[in-house]
Amino acid sequence: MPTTPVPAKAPSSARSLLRLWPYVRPVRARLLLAAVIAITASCLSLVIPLVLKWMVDGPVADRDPGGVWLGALVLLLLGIAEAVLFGIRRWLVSRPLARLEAAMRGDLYAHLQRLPVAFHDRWASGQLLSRGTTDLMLVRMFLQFPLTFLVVNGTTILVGFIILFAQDWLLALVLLIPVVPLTVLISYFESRYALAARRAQDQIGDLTTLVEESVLGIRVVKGFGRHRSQARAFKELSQELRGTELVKARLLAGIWSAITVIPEIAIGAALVLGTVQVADGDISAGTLVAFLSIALALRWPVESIGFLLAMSQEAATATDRYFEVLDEERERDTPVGGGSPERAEPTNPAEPTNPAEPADPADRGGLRFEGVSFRYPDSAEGVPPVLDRIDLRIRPGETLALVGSTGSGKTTLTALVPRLHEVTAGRITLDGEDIATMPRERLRALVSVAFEEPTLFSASVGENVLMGAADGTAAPAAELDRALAVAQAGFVRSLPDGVDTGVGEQGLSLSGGQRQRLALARAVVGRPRFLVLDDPLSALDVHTEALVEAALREVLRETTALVVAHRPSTVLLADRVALLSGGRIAAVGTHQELMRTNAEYAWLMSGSTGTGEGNHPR
Ligand SMILES: Nc1ncnc2c1ncn2[C@@H]1O[C@H](COP(=O)(O)OP(=O)(O)OP(=O)(O)O)[C@@H](O)[C@H]1O
Repeated sequence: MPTTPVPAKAPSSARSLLRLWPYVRPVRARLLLAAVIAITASCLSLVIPLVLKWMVDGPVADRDPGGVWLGALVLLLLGIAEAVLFGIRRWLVSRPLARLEAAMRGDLYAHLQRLPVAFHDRWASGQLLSRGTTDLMLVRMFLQFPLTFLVVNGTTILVGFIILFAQDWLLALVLLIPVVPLTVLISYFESRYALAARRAQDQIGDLTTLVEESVLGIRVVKGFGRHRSQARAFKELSQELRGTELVKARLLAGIWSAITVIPEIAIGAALVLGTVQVADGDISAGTLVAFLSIALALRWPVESIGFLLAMSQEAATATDRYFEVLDEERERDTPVGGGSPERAEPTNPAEPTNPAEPADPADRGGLRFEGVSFRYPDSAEGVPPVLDRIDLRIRPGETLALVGSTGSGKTTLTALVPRLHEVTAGRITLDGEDIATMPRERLRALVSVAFEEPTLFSASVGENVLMGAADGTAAPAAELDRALAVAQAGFVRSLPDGVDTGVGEQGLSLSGGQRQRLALARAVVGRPRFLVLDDPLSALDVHTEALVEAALREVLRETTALVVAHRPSTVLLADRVALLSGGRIAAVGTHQELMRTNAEYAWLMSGSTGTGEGNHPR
């Protein structure tokens, strides 16, 4: 089950929540005003007991009905004012906080687009989805409710106690005693709840990943009759999540009971003590009524602290999870030193920039790999690099086929050209310019790629293909037609809405060969100077393959291309062939030359049965 690295130690909740400040800043005035309004409304509720005191000691004791009606009217007005103020508070914060949530989600999405492929290899998509949905909702809810009410309730409790002390300091002291055990219990609760909240949110991410995989892989699930095992995996994860939610509920129930029971006991003790004081004539009956009313009015602010803290804790965890992604380093445009990480900078200005640099500038054209090595960032220590000191040159206008056994690193090599991964050592140049020093946008405008696994988006056929064209391409319709013709993708004309037909999620409504042809059309639509094709014809029948090859031959004439090939028919598109073996370029030549001189190549091209990996003659 894919999981995501969790930091060894969680930062404090307050520090986590403070990271929200840049987003809260623009709405701080509204939040502050809303808090002031809520505090006013909450304090109004504390005035009610004082009106009651006035009524008991005044009009009620004097049997004055007019005074009682007046008191009742004041109480009604206070109630209405409190309700209206709380309504205004909600109106003030709802809209800006929805905007804040949208802004955070927008930043997360933009950042995800700019994170390197290596990041996406490591992180499960469900973890990212849950961070962009559930976690951000928790953050918005925190800003909308607990943040304000922790301040409001804290202030209400403070003001309430000031009034209580003003009424009778001894009774007030009795009510203050529970603060000590409650503080200890709350701090214990907070630390335990933080761990459970983090676990639950990570488990939601894992569950999302599983659901996503099951839905996307529904054909495999059904084809192999894996419903039960998938359902079992789902059930196990659901049960884990349920267990964690129960732990949270138990913790919350515990703190809720303590926060409710302990102050109730104190109020009971104050009631007994107060009654004795009234009997002794130390305080008036009105004072005792007011005192107990205030104490009861403070019950909700005190009791609510438990779940306000729980919600804050969840928001702190959600904030941590959000920033864990945002803190990941984006793809760098130009690595430190202006080149690939291990390339030594010349110390002597008289020395050439690169000792391997050809003297004749004409020789610098095309696509060159110079001493390129690559190792996946997460590969184990001691494992040899996937690519080891690759030197290769594809001349301008030339097509080079890359052949090698399964797992030899062909896809990896092609991924280095558009900088989906950064070389570990060495450099790659396009017409003499190091790609590491090129702005990515320019690089990706120069280089077009079609991968072995064609990925399409939930958009129309036309939109999917034109993704490969530069923004503002003149006559996009004509370019689209040309690209579809090259890729032999005439089938789109017979789709219900032609090029405007939606292809569904990941293009799964199309056949594998149809998707591959659209991916190929996308690669050629922008008339790229450099074309990288990773076995682009693997899913086509021999007749369509022959047609695509014929059209592709025309395209390849105008571009410099690197084509991964598994079959002789694809190899024949190329001017020369390079054999990748053991992470190195073992041989370069024409197909015929290599067939004659290289046993491994001849074996790979012969289509002899074998598993491929490591099963070829050396
Ligand atoms: N993201 C990754 N992280 C770690 N290792 C990887 C990753 N992708 C590929 N590899 C490893 O790199 C090696 C080369 O893989 P690559 O996909 O480049 O081979 P290939 O020659 O294209 O294979 P095929 O012909 O089957 O497509 C393999 O051993 C593979 O397990």
